[in-house]
Amino acid sequence: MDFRKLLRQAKADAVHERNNIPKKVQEKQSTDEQKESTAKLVFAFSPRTVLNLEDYAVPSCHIKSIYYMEEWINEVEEASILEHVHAAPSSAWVELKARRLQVHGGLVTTSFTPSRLPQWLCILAQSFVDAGVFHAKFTPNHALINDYAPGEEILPHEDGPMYYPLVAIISTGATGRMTFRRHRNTSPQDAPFYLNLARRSLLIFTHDAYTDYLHSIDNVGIDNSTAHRISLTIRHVPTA
Ligand SMILES: O=C(O)CCC(=O)C(=O)O
Ligand SMILES: [Fe+2]
Repeated sequence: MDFRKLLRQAKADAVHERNNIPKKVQEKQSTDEQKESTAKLVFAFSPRTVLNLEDYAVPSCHIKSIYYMEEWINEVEEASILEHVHAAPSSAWVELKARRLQVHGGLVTTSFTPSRLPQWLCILAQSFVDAGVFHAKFTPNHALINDYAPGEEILPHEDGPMYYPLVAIISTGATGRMTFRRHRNTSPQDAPFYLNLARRSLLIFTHDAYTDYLHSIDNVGIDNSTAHRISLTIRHVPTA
């Protein structure tokens, strides 16, 4: 296996992935119409209390800045998230080659013009501050919702320097597999790290995992289920 070639390809795919989204997303900001579509729904979500992230470091993982929690949300909360995701009009979705996407909080390219998150995503954002995952100064102000049908994926990419380097991902609907592959300071021993993200789980990654690794999602529907995986990627984008 030509590892260098694989890495080069992964990097090219990552750039491709990043560059392709904004063009399609430009006309798809959370408009008032889209916000109204969820405003009338009740969001069933209980407040969170402070957690100790180190308790959730993945034991088998050599990357020290990845944390994973099963059942971060309960079944009622999962159903309520899915109800809000599906209440968005079809115009809120950007159709990509192997998934579809909603962008909330504003378009992130080489610049960022923030727009207010819908109320239910503000509640989720605040829950990460209450849990002590994000400092209040870096309250999440941005959310991507990815919808993967069975067999769909996100190619290896890094989230890049526009975001504060801390990512919270809530998984709903179905399991997917995340892979972390080192792409900076690579050594031959750097095997990819695979992590199945169960529905209702929370994944947090930061530090090295954010800066030195590409991440990707595949294996949605590998169990022959027809369910979609809907993930919420919640982050903070610094403003000026
Ligand atoms: O679906 C996921 O869990 C990952 C999404 C992701 O990497 C991203 O939105 O940047
Ligand atoms: Fe990502």
